[in-house]
Amino acid sequence: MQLGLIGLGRMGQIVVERTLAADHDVVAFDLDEDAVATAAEAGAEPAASLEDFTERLGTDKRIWLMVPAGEAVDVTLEELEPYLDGDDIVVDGGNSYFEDTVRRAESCPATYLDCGTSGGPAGAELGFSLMIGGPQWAYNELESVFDAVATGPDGHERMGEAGSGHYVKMIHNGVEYALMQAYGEGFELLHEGRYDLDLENVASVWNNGAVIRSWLLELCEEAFREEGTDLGTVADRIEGGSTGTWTVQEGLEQEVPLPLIYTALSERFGSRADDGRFSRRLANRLRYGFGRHEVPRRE
Ligand SMILES: NC(=O)C1=CN([C@@H]2O[C@H](COP(=O)(O)OP(=O)(O)OC[C@H]3O[C@@H](n4cnc5c(N)ncnc54)[C@H](O)[C@@H]3O)[C@@H](O)[C@H]2O)C=CC1
Ligand SMILES: O=C(CO)[C@H](O)[C@H](O)COP(=O)(O)O
Repeated sequence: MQLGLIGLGRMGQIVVERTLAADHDVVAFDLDEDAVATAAEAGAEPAASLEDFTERLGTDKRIWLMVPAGEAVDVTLEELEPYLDGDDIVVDGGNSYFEDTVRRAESCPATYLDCGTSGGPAGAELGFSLMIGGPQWAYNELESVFDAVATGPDGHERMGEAGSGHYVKMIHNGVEYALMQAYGEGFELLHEGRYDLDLENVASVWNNGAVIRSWLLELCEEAFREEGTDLGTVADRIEGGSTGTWTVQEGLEQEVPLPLIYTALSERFGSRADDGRFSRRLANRLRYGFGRHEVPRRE
């Protein structure tokens, strides 16, 4: 099969390499010429523009988008629109908001598949876990590509109609936030607690047979090995947050309580206060108000 790939960053290059390794042909485009050159070195056919890209694909185009979620997806679809019809298939492999996906699936002239992708750049060798939404015929048509990009045939599934793939991936990310928070709290207590522990050793022994072993825990072990047991210069600041916010919003809409995911998301926002958390400073001052407790003050 010939696959067109748009968006050749951390994730897109892996899709290119794994698709080529499975003996498919790849036409590659990115706004960044260096990224196109890297894909060409891997064996993809480079495209100089989106028009050139669509010409190289001919009829019955199979296109995979791996651009940042949001505006970049809309801009790309808008530019592709004149070249697309219902026999073409567009896969959005990024972390798009599922309601955007439903809207795009309705307006895109091509048949649209949404593909939640999990595994991250570190999953390049193993392959990804793919959660796919959209028409069954299009999923079947691209099955050999999904086999290549995923860990294999068990690494991808059709979840249901348009939007369902990105919906499942959004909630996957909410779970990811909560798991990170749980490991973070446990290791914080171990770090601050009664014993002088080597946290890499703790993570390592937990990863060997413990109930809480996981890939995230292997990444904890790697972090302590590379940064030190006190995490060295790693700052108390967590970026990201969009997928966790959408998950919490959906929990509110569905009236499903998500206290762990909400707390993990709040911790991220809290970590970004430049000057300490205002709420904690006010609580500090209020303890003086009602109890005449001493007020610790900043320098
Ligand atoms: N990095 C990760 O761990 C994961 C990322 N994702 C999702 O995959 C998507 C891509 O992520 P990354 O590869 O990490 O991003 P990235 O920032 O490494 O790469 C994005 C690429 O898209 C290109 N691009 C941006 N706008 C474009 C446009 N209009 N036309 C053509 N190319 C354009 C950029 O030049 C860049 O090469 C995002 O939606 C992200 O949320 C999903 C799972 C894991
Ligand atoms: O989808 C992912 C992992 O599964 C991406 O790494 C995503 O960027 C994580 O979300 P956030 O940036 O909000 O932490």
